Amino acid sequence: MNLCLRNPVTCADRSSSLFSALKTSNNKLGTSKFGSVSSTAVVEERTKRESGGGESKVYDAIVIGSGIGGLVAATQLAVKEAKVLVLEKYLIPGGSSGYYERDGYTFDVGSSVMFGFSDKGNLNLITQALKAVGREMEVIPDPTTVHFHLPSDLSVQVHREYDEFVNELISKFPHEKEGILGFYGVCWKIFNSLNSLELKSLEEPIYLFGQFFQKPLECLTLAYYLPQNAGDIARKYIKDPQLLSFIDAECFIVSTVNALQTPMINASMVLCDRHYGGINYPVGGVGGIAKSLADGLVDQGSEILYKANVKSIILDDGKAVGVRLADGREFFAKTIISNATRWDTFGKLLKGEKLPKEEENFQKVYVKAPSFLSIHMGVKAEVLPPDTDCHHFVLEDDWKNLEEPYGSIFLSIPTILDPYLAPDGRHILHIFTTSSIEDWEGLTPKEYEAKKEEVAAGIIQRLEKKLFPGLSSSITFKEVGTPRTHRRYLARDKGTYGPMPRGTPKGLLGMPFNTTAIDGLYCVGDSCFPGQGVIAVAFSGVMCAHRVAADIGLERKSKVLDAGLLGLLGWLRTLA
Ligand SMILES: NC(=O)c1ccc[n+]([C@@H]2O[C@H](COP(=O)([O-])OP(=O)(O)OC[C@H]3O[C@@H](n4cnc5c(N)ncnc54)[C@H](O)[C@@H]3O)[C@@H](O)[C@H]2O)c1
Ligand SMILES: CC(C)=CCC/C(C)=C/C=C/C(C)=C/C=C/C(C)=C/C=C/C=C(C)/C=C/C=C(C)/C=C/C=C(\C)CCC=C(C)C
Repeated sequence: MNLCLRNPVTCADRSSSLFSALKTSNNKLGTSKFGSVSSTAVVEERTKRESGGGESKVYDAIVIGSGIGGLVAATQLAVKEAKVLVLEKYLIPGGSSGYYERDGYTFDVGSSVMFGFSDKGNLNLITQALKAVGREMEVIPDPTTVHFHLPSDLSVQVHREYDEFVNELISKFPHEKEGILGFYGVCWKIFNSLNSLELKSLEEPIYLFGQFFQKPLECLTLAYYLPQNAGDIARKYIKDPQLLSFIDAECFIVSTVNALQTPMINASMVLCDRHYGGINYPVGGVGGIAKSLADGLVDQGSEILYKANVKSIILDDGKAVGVRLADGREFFAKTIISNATRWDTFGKLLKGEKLPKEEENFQKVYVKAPSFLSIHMGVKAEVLPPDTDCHHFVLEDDWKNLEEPYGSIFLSIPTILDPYLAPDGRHILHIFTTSSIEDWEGLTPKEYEAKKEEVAAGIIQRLEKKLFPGLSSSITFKEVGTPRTHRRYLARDKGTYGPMPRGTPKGLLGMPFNTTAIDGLYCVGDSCFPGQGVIAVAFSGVMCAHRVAADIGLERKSKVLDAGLLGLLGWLRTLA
């Protein structure tokens, strides 16, 4: 498919930088200072001591990890004039939103479906995060979010235009017209409420009460749906079991659990943003987002260090004051923000410390979501039929396999949108399926390699049968990653992609925000509210930066209201 015919703007001079800096930074967040913090002196003193008394930098915040969650928190703080240091274990930024290059192909590490990347509304958090540091990326609109290939030959394309999508769904389930409009109608009510708010920290009372005052109806709508799940709402409107299974698949692709376990707010966010702002793919690949944020961070006077593997968080009298790297270097700051998962943060970086009650509760309600087996392939272009969609979800015969390991297959072909990611005459296929680390442990290196080949061949054959005859013989490049690969390169315990409810959750009620039981330590990323997904972790970054900024005196804060709200939120979480 010729991209230039579909979208000539993306075919502009590709030799020039893909990412253009905006002339002026349009930062939505203020930069005024409202005071200072008492811990500054302690940290300055400690930093001087550690550096032998010489001149040394005192950071306002150290961010462990440069995933999108960490980078958004860092950049949002940097534009408020905070001095931030990001420490990344790997060679480039981005974590699971990073990229790698092989034989002329540019592969996205994680999935290529980007929400929150449009030019309208309040929920385009990726666009806003880039803009805050003076960056803008050219994007390619995706006409179809995903093409579902489901049991009983149910095929549904999620078109960018909402009406086109619901009409297609209604044509498959005409007897459920009212139910379809009813369920997706509630999603829109929630999405519109979300989209009307200025998004900042829900743990900061001055902001939160301000929003309740300005938008009472919208806030009450969100408060009402906060403890609810999509499957329960769907059942109020829909009776057809196959259609309910379709709603499960809709939720599964973004939460790796069925609709009954997917928070309604999260479901509404993704089921509507794909039609409101649409899914937009960044020219040059997903990796450009993290690169642009990292460049923007440095432009703001903050720093990022690569190959900086944080081994432990340093506590002083119970307060987080610094970090120690694997090579022995130490850095100190007023606040520490961990973009490692909560399991890694409390289980590894604070090893030896007693697990705080709040984290114990979190681990009771949430378990680690499975990791993925992922196959990055280059294929001969002619194997794809004309007008092939960019993203596919395949579940062949039995709905029961939806949540089973290797049961369903995700497939993205980003070269449908940006052909320059692959050599001429080639396409990229990124195939992934859920898989657990237990399946890949205890193998000799030879057994491990053989198993990778065998499992990958099985998945490729399934796609060959369902979608692309001749696929196996058209492969020009193939690299297989397992949960062990995700654990190794993303430093994620068991290679997990975030939390998954142990049972039926109370919507988002049990998800922890950014503050932790350790003074001065914050978490950001997919084990924080609202969970997995690039846009979700971007929101957690925005919330985290706002809360930290208030705590270090860069935003307004009220100690009394803080104590009240944090206590209330802690209590609400115990109800989940
Ligand atoms: N299309 C999509 O929706 C899509 C695509 C890709 C990724 N994602 C989402 O992104 C989410 C993850 O984002 P995130 O920001 O939470 O995390 P992340 O895993 O992407 O990034 C964490 C970063 O921290 C680094 N790190 C971890 N421990 C470290 C240590 N001790 N020292 C130094 N560095 C360390 C890792 O190397 C990594 O770069 C996932 O939930 C996934 O759903 C979504
Ligand atoms: C505080 C309290 C308590 C209360 C109050 C009330 C209120 C005000 C509330 C509010 C709230 C809010 C604001 C919220 C928010 C939320 C949000 C923003 C959310 C978001 C979310 C998102 C998400 C989840 C996303 C996700 C995504 C994902 C994961 C994606 C993925 C993708 C993929 C994987 C793709 C597929 C592929 C193929 C098919 C190939």
